Amino acid sequence: MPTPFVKIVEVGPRDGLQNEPFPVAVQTKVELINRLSATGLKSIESGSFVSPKWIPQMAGTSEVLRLIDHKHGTSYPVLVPNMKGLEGLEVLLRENPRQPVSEEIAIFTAASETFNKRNINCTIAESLDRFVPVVERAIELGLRVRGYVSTAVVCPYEGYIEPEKVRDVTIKLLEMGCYEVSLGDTIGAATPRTMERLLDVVMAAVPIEMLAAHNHDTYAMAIANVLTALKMGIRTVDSSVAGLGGCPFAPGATGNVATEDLVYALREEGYETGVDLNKLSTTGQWISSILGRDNGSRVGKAWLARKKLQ
Ligand SMILES: CC(C)(COP(=O)([O-])OP(=O)([O-])OC[C@H]1O[C@@H](n2cnc3c(N)ncnc32)[C@H](O)[C@@H]1OP(=O)([O-])[O-])[C@@H](O)C(=O)NCCC(=O)NCCSC(=O)C[C@@](C)(O)CC(=O)[O-]
Repeated sequence: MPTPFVKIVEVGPRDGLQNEPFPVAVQTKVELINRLSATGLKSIESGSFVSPKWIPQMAGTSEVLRLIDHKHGTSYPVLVPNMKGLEGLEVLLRENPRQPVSEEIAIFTAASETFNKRNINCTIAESLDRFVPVVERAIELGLRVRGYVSTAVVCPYEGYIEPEKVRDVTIKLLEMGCYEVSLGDTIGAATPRTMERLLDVVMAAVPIEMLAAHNHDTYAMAIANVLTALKMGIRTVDSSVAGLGGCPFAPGATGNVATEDLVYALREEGYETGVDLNKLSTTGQWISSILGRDNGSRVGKAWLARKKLQ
């Protein structure tokens, strides 16, 4: 039987860096993205066209997209919350139509009204209305559109979220034209049981190939949750190098499952990812030291320590 392939969507340069307390230089972001693409990762979320007043860390996304080495076969998605964000990306696309910029955008909403209001300052219904012209225009421009549903299991303000709410928002995003929806356990409070319940309900209405898992690791449950999702048929998983990140509107939440932890778990469990764990661990250690923070990947640290002995 062929080894099952899992696509990893690396979100470190976006989800990871959006929560750093100090500005991260454009050159550092560019180097991070280039290093990540050299590990074999094929989808690297590279920034956001959101309001710099709301998320100052993502200012400079245009510059980042201009400066990175666009590797053939690798996509560099960016978050876009509204038409103004898409117009920011369009400026770049027009600048030099022959130069690659980004092939994909991601729109994002939530299954919890309170979180959505804090995150993008509107109701869920308003956000979905707002996305319709964004998706239409993006598709006209030849961009693929991914959707996110945050607080898919627990909301920091409202508590446990019924999976039916997540299912309904997911269906709307797919009907609008998203090719895939990533289900965000924004505060990393899911467990294999709640993850399974979520997927049972959503998968009953949506083809599994159109879903991705986006698990934060706040309660150290992310690997267990991802493995549960994989057993249920999910084949696209989001992760963040060195476990960077969190969400500015989800107090206390830590970053996504670390990409190093994910790659190690997947290879030991018999999945193929195409990612070089040596290069990845070195990159995770490098960005952690640049940011002056502890490396959030236990696998990354263990892997580098083991390499020193060899
Ligand atoms: C959505 C808005 C813009 C609404 O913000 P708003 O204040 O309601 O928007 P507005 O239309 O009233 O505009 C206010 C100002 O923002 C400007 N503006 C308006 N739009 C843009 C734009 N696109 N780019 C740049 N500027 C923009 C606009 O021009 C205006 O400027 P002013 O006149 O005051 O100078 C705001 O709430 C926002 O930017 N939020 C950012 C949210 C965010 O990035 N959150 C983190 C990412 S989501 C996440 O991490 C979860 C995820 C995806 O990882 C999954 C998971 O883990 O669950």
